[in-house]
Amino acid sequence: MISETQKVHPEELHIGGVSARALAEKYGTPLYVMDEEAIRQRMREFKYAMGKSSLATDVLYASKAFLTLAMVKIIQEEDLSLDVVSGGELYTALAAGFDPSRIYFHGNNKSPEELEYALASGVGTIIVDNEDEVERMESLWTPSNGPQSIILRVNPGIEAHTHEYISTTKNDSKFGLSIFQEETLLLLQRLQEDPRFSLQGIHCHIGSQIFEKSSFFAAAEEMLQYVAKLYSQGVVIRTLNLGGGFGVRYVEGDEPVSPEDFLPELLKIVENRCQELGIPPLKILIEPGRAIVANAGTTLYRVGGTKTTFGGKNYVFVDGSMADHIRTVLYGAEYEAVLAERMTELPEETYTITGKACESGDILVREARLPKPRKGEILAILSTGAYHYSMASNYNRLPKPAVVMVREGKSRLVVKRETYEDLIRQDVEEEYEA
Ligand SMILES: Cc1ncc(COP(=O)(O)O)c(C=O)c1O
Ligand SMILES: N[C@@H](CCCC[NH3+])C(=O)O
Repeated sequence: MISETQKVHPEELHIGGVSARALAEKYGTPLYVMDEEAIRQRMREFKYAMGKSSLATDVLYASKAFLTLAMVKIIQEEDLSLDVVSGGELYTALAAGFDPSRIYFHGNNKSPEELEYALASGVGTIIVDNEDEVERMESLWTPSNGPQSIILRVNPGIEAHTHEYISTTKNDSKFGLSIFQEETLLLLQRLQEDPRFSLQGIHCHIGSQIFEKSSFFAAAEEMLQYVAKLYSQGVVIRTLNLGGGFGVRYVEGDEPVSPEDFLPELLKIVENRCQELGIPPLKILIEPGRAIVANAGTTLYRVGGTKTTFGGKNYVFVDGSMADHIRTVLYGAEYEAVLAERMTELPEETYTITGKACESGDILVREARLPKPRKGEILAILSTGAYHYSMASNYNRLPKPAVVMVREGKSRLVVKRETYEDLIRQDVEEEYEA
């Protein structure tokens, strides 16, 4: 989103009306900057697009993309539900006062402690992954929990085009149970008959950063046919959760689907197919994560210097690393970078942006076209709002950056920068004990 301030000062990067330079000076670098208005805008787009259908719908924000206490408050204010995948995400949501009945608890190997925590907290829906998990829940359930709403995660065997590590419904995926296995039907029948549970429906998530509408349509079609089959076997499905995975634009050439156009089309297909297959209208859930926050985020770094190798490769060194920006190393992801105070200067060279981590593979941006970076100036990597802060590590004992939100020309700190003391806070010096 290009703000008005950006239009007035095109040479200087502004985020939410605040200059990158002012943010770097106030909070230091590396710094994750989240544009609150952009996050809210995306949430509204998704809700509006889903609300156009005559089917009942809900949008669940996938916390794994980016979650802090401040973010939870935004989700609550924008009236979205929440998908959590661990005790830690659940704790964060509850600590911020999120309504537990609107939480969906995911995960392929929830521990007994996590399940107990979810049951005791009144989590609205548990998305069950497998039979072991059902057994764990059976043993933990107490009458005071009441019938626990559940959804079973299934795998419709769709091979969506994305990176192998973020594709989730190939036939050998670790997530969910295949709709092509008899055991899945038997488990659903068992869950439906068990008074401790209230079986709501089934879930699938075909992967992340997906651009083709056809992959989502194919998944919906498989799932609807499966719902029809389940009905014929006496299993009543009321809710169909189609997951997240909506791609975003990181670099030129990325062409994501727009929720406003795509979701009503998807829902119309679902509605028509329900009629054709003789299925009562379903409640449809989606779980966008990346599509809500990716483009709202920018990471600010300071340039330490440049180096041209004997082999002729140009590096620019920044004060962050793969520890705060892992997606390039992990998935070969691509990003755009700019020199925050020289936005309008023409690029001179191609640079590899690298950081401080003691790894040759410590690459943040493989090929960035930039004017020659100067020591001490601010370099910004764009569209880092999803899976950056949430996947950050302390490799090389690097403290994690602070996170700030910006809105209407103002900024607020939402996560403090880690200190060296934070790095040793959990270390203990115990003697060996027998
Ligand atoms: C079950 C589930 N739902 C939702 C998401 C969110 O995906 P995305 O951030 O691509 O929308 C994921 C992550 O891939 C997921 O595993
Ligand atoms: N962490 C991944 C996406 C999440 C996959 C979770 N199922 C990414 O950065 O793209």
